[in-house]
Parts: sequence; structure tokens; C-alpha cells
Amino acid sequence: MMNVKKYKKGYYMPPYTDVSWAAKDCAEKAPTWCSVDLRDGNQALIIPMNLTEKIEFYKKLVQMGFKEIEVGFPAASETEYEFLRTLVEKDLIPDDVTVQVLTQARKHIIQRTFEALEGVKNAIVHVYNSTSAAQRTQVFHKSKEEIKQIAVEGAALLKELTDRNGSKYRFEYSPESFTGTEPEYALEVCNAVLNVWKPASDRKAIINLPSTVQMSMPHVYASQIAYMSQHLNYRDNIVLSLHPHNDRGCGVADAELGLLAGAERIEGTLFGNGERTGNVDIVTIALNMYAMGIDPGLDFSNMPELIEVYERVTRMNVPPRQPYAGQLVFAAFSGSHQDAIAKGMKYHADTCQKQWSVPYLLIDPEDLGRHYDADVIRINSQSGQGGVGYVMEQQYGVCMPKKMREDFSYFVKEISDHKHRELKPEDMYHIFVQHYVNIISPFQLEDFSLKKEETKWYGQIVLMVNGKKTILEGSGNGQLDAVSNAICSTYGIHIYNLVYNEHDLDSGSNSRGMAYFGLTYDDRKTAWGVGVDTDIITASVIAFISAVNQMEGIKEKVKFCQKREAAYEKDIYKDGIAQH
Ligand SMILES: CC(=O)SCCNC(=O)CCNC(=O)[C@H](O)C(C)(C)COP(=O)(O)OP(=O)(O)OC[C@H]1O[C@@H](n2cnc3c(N)ncnc32)[C@H](O)[C@@H]1OP(=O)(O)O
Ligand SMILES: CC(C)C(=O)C(=O)O
Repeated sequence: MMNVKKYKKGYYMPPYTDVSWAAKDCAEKAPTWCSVDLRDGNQALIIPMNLTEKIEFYKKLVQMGFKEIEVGFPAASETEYEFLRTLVEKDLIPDDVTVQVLTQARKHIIQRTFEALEGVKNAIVHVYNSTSAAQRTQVFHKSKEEIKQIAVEGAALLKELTDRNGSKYRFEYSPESFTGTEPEYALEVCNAVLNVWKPASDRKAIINLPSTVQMSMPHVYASQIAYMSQHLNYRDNIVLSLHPHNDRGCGVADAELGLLAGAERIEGTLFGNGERTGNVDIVTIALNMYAMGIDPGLDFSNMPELIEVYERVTRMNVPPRQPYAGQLVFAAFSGSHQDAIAKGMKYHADTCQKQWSVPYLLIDPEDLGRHYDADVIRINSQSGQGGVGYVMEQQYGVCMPKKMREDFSYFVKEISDHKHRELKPEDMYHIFVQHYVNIISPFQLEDFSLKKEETKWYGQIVLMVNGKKTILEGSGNGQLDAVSNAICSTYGIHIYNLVYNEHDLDSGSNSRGMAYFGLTYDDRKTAWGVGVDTDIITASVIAFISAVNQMEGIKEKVKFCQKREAAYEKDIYKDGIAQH
């Protein structure tokens, strides 16, 4: 049995702060992004990345536009240490990129970290210790004052070692487990650290407030950030940074509200890899901004390639519903969505819209290197004629009349429903061809030769009818009319409404035409046929015959006529002598 009494809130509301930040609708510009994929992401992997994998991932991050990258915890392992040394020795750190390293606030670990930094031009040295009530009591067995002292001593050692080697490294401090720390106490510790560093406008310090474990609703975290932002010393010389995790599934919300509440920097990972439920997903926050017209300053234009690299080097998967990146996030299977998307895309193309507003698609998948054909409109038993028609048109240039699309889509849905699977465009095309195009039973066109005399067409139509060569005489207002009259009168076929459409299928002198015929019979049934030929009249005759071949009961009717004809012939040619 579950036992809710076991739990209580583990966070602390800050003292009342100015909440005017909550009235803003979105951040005005992108924050400074810091990727922690190679550290927080890496430390959560079943098999942490090896040197080669880390280098490949690092290069990808640089290529995407990250200017701050936490490259590791150099004191943690040989690989971590070697990785930083390789970046230095192989000159892989561009001048505009700052590498960041993490260290506990412990002397030998800080010292080892500085050894690893030898020769790095721009670095952020990130020191942390846990400040939460739970960790003070259960892990460190130390008072608030003693825990503050760990932070202060660590901060002092960072300053001392940096001054000693003459570098201008920037410093970052994290009160780890901030979300389980009393805000007034977190403020006291951060201010004590800042008093050691005395940050200046040309060398700002980073105060990073992690939701090491996400414990509250996002507005609570944002209120804690606002409180810190409004009370930290040296505020103008501080970059206020967030490091959200995702335990309650609100990492992105924490980051977005935290930015409104005063933060200027986000530490996170691609696709949210990281401890437990992960770090905040930078892809989502950045593309949320992009979707609102704010330049995130990161390039996601080849998302498939980014995912390929990420999945290979981390051995993690991007789930199909992952915002912006998952395989299914732009896919529409359901009919009404497909219809609206197809119409929206057409509207955008026809009216040359500059501002994206296609229904159901927050952003244009093409911006991320995704493709409409393969990614957006996908067909199963939930799909409708809009989507089915769209795929057939985009992929195969088949533009069925509206009513025929309806007929075809019900047919396609039925097949998908019975097979219990998605139908790929090639499956649909196959169904289309098998069901409508150049249908040859019972009637198959062999030839026709018609001539116009005054206003009418006359001539012969040669058919194979159930495999028997049959020549019919026909006349009509047009060639098609002549064929139709010949077949219908000979076999007693009654058709009413006709729907006809035709278009070129390919371009060039040898181009083929595609003709569509819809015949209504027995008052309300409709049969459809399609003809394809380099000659459009031939295509339309074939389309007509294909439609007739699809009429219910046509085979029986034709067989009956053929039997009657045979009996008649037998009768009049009895003993080889004509009776008339
Ligand atoms: C929320 C986060 O993600 S924080 C980053 C976490 N990442 C990692 O831990 C990955 C890399 N870490 C490591 O490889 C190892 O933990 C090391 C090399 C850093 C340290 O290893 P060890 O010294 O063997 O052990 P461990 O990490 O368990 O440290 C425990 C000791 O450090 C102390 N300690 C832990 N964190 C800190 C800190 N931030 N500042 C000061 N002391 C600390 C503990 O109180 C404990 O002290 P005790 O031995 O007196 O009881
Ligand atoms: C070191 C800190 C920033 C951290 O990783 C966390 O709190 O999650």
C-alpha cells in the first residue's frame, strides 16, 4: 500500500518578494547557455563517455554555438582529467568558448582541478557544496556555520590558486541542493562566498542556484530565484544562473519562470540527459524561445544529425514524444489534424506567408531538418481524406477528385485498421494502383477508332470482355461519350452522375496523363476508375472502363449478357446456316 503520510513538503518558501516578474509573458532575450552534458549528463550515464566520444560531443556543442561548456569534473577520473588536457594540447578550445570545470569544495580536489586547467585561457571554475537541511543533518553532520565555512574556504582556495597562476579564471559557486535549503540561509552562504571573491564588472561571478532535486511547483522555485536576485550582494557583478533538474517533470517550467524572476544563465543538457529524470532540456527551452520569435543563439537546423551523435555517444535514446526532437512530435495521424495541416501548408505556400502559423505545428519542421513527407502526415486508421490526399499528391503527384479521395481514404483506413499498422506512402500507392488504375476485368480496352462527322463521333471500340475479343459500334458527342454509349447500351448498364478529372503526371514530351472517372449507378453507389496513358483521351477511356469494372455486380451482368449472346448466336447459326 502507498502511504502518503510518509511525505511532506521539503522546500522553503522565501520571504515575500516583489512578484512583478510574474506579469511578464516571456523572456526578452536568450540567456547565456552552459551545456553540462559532458559533466552532469555524463555522470548519469550507465557507461560514461570515453575520450573519443567526449571529444565528438564537445565539437558538436561548439558547432551548435555553445559559448560555455562544462567539460567535466577533472578530479573525478583519469578520463575526465585527460579530456581537458586533450582539449588544451590539441588546441580544441576556440577563443570565444569558455570551458567550465566542476570541483567539490575540498582542498585536494580543487588542487587537482587546477592542475588539469594548466594552459587554459578562459575557464570558469565551478565549486559547490551541499547546503540543504537534509544534507547538513544526515550527510555532513555539520552546523549551518560549518557548512558555510566549507564554501568560504573553497572559494578562498579558488581565488588563491587563480591569483597564483596569474590567470583570470571566472568563478562559479553553487549551493548544491538549493531547493532543499532555507532561502535566507542560501543567501547568507552565497553572500559569504561573494565577499571572498569581490566580483567586478569585468570579472563577474556566477551564482548558480540548482534545483538539484526538484521539490516544488515552478512558481515556488521562481520565487526563490527572485528572492536571491533581489538580495544578493554585488548583484550587478553577478551572473545569476539556474541549473534545473526534472524530478517533477517541470525542469523547463522552472527554467522559464526562473528567467522571468531574474536569472540570466541556464545550465542544462541536450534532450534532458542527467541525473535521475535528467537535467533541464536546453533544446526545449531554446526552441520554445525560437517559436516565440526570440533568437536562442543555438543552431538546431540539423536535428536528425544531432540526435544521431547524441544517441551514439551517450547510449541514450531520444523518446518519440521529446519536444521538438522526438520522431513523432511533428507527426499527425488523425484526420482532422492532417486536414488542417495540409490546408495550412497550402495557404502558406499560396500566400507566401512570412510568419509561421500552420495549425498544429508550433514551428516549421523544416527549420530543424525534418521533412513534411516523412515526418508530418502519416497514415493509419485514424487518418482522413485530407491527409491521404496530401500524401498521394506530394509523393506521387496524384490529385484525385475530392469525392474520390474520400472513397480512397476509407479504403486505406480499413486496410490499416485490419492490418493494425501504419501505412507508408508506398503502401498507399500500391493500394491505389491495385484498386483503381487500368482495371481490366471484365472489360479491357484493346483499341478504339472514332471519327468525327459533323458534330458527332462514330466508330469501333475493340474490347476483351472476359477474355473474349468483342467489337462494339459506338457514337456520341465526344469520343468518351461514344465509348460509354457503346458499352452501356450493349450490356444494359445505367449510370448517372459522372465525375471526371485529368492532369499531367510527369512533365516533358513523353509525359503521361492521369484521368479519373467517378460513375454513380443504382442511384447512390459510386465506382471510381483511373487511367494512365501518354494520350489523355486513351487515359480517360481507360479510366471510364476501370470505373465500370469496379461497379458492383458488373461481372455477373456481363457474364449473363455473354451467355445470352452465345445462346442467340447458337440459335441463329444453327447447323452453320444463318436463320435470318
Ligand atoms: C549534484 C551533483 O551532481 S554534484 C556533482 C557530483 N558528481 C560526482 O560526484 C562525480 C565525480 N565525483 C567523484 O569522482 C568523487 O566523488 C570524488 C573524486 C570527487 C570524491 O571522491 P571521494 O573523496 O572518494 O568520495 P566522496 O565523493 O564520496 O566524498 C565524500 C566526502 O566528501 C565530502 N564532500 C562531498 N561533497 C563535498 C563538497 N561539495 N564539498 C566538500 N566536501 C564534500 C563528504 O562529506 C565526505 O566527507 P567524509 O569522507 O569526511 O565523510
Ligand atoms: C553541482 C550542482 C550544480 C549540480 O550538479 C546540481 O546541484 O545538480
